[in-house]
Amino acid sequence: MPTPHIAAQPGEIAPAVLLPGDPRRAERIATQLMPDARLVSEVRGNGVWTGEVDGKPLTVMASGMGMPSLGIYANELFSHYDVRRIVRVGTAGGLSPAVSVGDVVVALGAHTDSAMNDRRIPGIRFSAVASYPLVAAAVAAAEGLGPEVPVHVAPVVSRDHFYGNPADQIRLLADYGTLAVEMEAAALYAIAAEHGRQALAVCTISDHLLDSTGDFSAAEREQNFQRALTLGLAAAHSPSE
Ligand SMILES: O=P(O)(O)O[C@H]1O[C@H](CO)[C@@H](O)[C@H]1O
Ligand SMILES: O=c1cc[nH]c(=O)[nH]1
Repeated sequence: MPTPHIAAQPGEIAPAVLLPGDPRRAERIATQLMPDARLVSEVRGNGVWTGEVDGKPLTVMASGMGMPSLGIYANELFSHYDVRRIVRVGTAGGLSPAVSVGDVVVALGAHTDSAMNDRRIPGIRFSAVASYPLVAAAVAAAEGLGPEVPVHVAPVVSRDHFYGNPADQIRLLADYGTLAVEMEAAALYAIAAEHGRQALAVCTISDHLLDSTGDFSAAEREQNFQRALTLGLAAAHSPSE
């Protein structure tokens, strides 16, 4: 049965889902990877494409921006469509001198200023961490890209606000080894854990909080995802459960 936000029938969503934030990036990814993909939902104009890559089923759709939007889709994908793993192919802002625009960050864990994970386990500050088999698959794929492609494996921070990053907080996060800020990974990791499923976020650094001179344009945010996609697809289709 369809959900309030996804019109696909049971069986029309693959066990592996690529979930960028941007619906146009989702369409580009789906078209590039699966020219014969079927559009199985477009509730609220959010396209959902299912097809195959090298004989393996795959669904591509967008999460929208922020944890509440991602939370709706991730919950429905895991609980109604029995999705086994979700890989976010996102963008993020660099917050540390250790990353540059264009680099890729495999988000090992996600700090957050959101209250969404606070009430999950009373008395516990939840640790939002990626699924290790997916991290390992992404790292193996990164090794195949060669040393000239900067890929980092590190924590990110998932924030509720795009604007108004407090400078002191950003500096401390960088001091603690956090590389980038985005808006979805912490909720994705927690929802996957809740359902006993797998999740990973692989983000392209689209702008830098310490130096904006090389920031991507809106079009580049939509289009510059190839290396993150290579890693994300390898994770989504990695053999281990
Ligand atoms: O480019 P996407 O994947 O949407 O990710 C980032 O971009 C959006 C903000 O511009 C937020 O969703 C943030 O997480
Ligand atoms: O959340 C985000 C995403 C990309 N770039 C940012 O600065 N913040």
